[in-house]
Amino acid sequence: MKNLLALKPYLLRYKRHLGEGFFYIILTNIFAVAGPKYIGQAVDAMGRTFRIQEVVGYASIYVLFSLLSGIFLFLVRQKIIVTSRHIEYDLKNDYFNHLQKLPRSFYDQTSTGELISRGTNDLNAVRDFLGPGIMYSINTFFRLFFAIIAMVALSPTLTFFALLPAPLLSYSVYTIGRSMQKRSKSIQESYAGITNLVQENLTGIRVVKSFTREDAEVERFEKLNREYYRKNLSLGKLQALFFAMLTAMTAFSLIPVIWVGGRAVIKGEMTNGGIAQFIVYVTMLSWPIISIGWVTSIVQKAASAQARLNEIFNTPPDMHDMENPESSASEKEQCNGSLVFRNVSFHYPSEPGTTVLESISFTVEPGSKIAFAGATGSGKTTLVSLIPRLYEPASGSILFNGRDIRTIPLDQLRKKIGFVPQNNFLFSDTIEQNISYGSSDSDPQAVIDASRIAMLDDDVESFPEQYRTMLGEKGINLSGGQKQRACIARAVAWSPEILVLDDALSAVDTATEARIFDALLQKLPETTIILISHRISTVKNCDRIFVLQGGLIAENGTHDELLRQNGLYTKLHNQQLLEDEILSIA
Ligand SMILES: Nc1ncnc2c1ncn2[C@@H]1O[C@H](COP(=O)(O)OP(=O)(O)OP(=O)(O)O)[C@@H](O)[C@H]1O
Repeated sequence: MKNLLALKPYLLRYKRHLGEGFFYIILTNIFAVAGPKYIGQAVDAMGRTFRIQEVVGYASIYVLFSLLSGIFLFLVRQKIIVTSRHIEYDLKNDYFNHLQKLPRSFYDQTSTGELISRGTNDLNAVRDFLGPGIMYSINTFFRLFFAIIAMVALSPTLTFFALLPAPLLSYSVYTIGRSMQKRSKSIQESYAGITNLVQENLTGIRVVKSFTREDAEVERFEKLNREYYRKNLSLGKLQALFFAMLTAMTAFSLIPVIWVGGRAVIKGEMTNGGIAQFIVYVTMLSWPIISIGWVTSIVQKAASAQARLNEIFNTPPDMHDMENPESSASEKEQCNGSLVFRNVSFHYPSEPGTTVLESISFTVEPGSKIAFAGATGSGKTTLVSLIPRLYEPASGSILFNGRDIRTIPLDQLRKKIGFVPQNNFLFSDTIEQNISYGSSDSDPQAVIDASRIAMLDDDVESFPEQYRTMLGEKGINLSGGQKQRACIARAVAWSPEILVLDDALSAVDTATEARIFDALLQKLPETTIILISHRISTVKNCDRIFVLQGGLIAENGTHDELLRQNGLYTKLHNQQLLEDEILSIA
């Protein structure tokens, strides 16, 4: 239950609306409970000499009170249910906002389907509590309060008999409600599984097709869908039983009232009108009594949904900036684009026992072009991911422009780094919008300039709509190489001080990759460029090349220096020369 306390700020934000809603709840109940008195008086009037005006008079008052009660009930819904929609809107925005701030390590460990399910199903359960949950619980309280006062005024004994089955009724609703809640939780889990499967399947549809796994995927989906269908049916059956049982129990609860009340009428202790009025109260109370159990299960469902949402909300956003930065005077020197790694070690948060980088130290001068080479899995991507603080080193420090990166506000740091990751992403938008994504102003000339630098301009100009060409999902209507160059253009348009290119042109042939990078190195003389590539022909013109092996810097130097060392780099170089020779013979 304490999980629901997280909703307090939202409720306080709308306290005026909620306060008005509560006031209307009191009014609707006063009129609802006052009405049946006139039914009683009309019945008594009919027992005397029948005078139509008298009966019509009572009936009119009853209709008027019912009308007023209805109008105030409408206002209650306007205030409370509408407020719950406002809070749902705020919560959804906050949820999405928070997801944007969560670190990479969080996404490494949480599936997309899970996050979608929490943002939809769980949020709906919380909304049910904020709207119907709050409204029915307060309404039940006042309905019981006013109706019981009116009933006791008529007959305390009859009130006792009328309320006798109430705890049983409430308890049954509560127990069945709990069971329904368990079933709907399991349905939600199935739903999250289906969402995940569909999302993964559609994202990887090309792999599915090329491995002709369509039938197997359909079978996997059918299995999950069957499970989901079976769980829904089982909930449906329970719901059907539940409502049939409620109707029967409400009818049964009238038996003691008619029995004891009828005897009181026969004895002359109560009038016909009195018992009629009483029966109306009992019928009127059946739903509020039932709703005690129902609201309890809504609250429980909301509490567990909110607990799942709190898990996300309580996950701290991206790394915090270090307070009281302590850098030496020389470190504070402003030199744009310089980068220093000092004894940096790292392991992924999900695998604390596996060291991925160990005691990495190097210095990159502003404007210089450096490269990381090395076998697959040697730690190249991991190393460059530490520069924009996608992950935090386990030990050691990284200095950018002479300052420890932990002391630079994250958004400022990332604004200075153009990052082109291995697995790139383009949005379903125009090429122009994709390239200017993230730049503060979308200057068409800047887009064209960036495309020229990334050698994309000729391709785009050959398209009928040029930079206005709409891209399909993830840039589906571009070739692999065009997509990669569009991503490089996007990073270049950002005018970064450091440009990090992680295997950013793997989709083009060796000669084209080398040509594009050589042009990049020349066209951006002031930008520090950090390049990762498996191809020696691409990295060979860099000022310094670092060769990684098992998370350590095994060798470093210029291309010629490394060849003279006759070590790992030379081995890679010879291997690639051999591959090229074989290819040329073939
Ligand atoms: N998100 C992750 N969680 C846990 N381990 C990871 C994660 N990403 C990478 N690793 C592991 O870290 C090691 C280094 O991976 P990394 O991607 O940095 O290598 P790489 O040199 O860039 O490889 P490649 O040339 O194939 O891109 C590998 O053993 C890999 O399995």
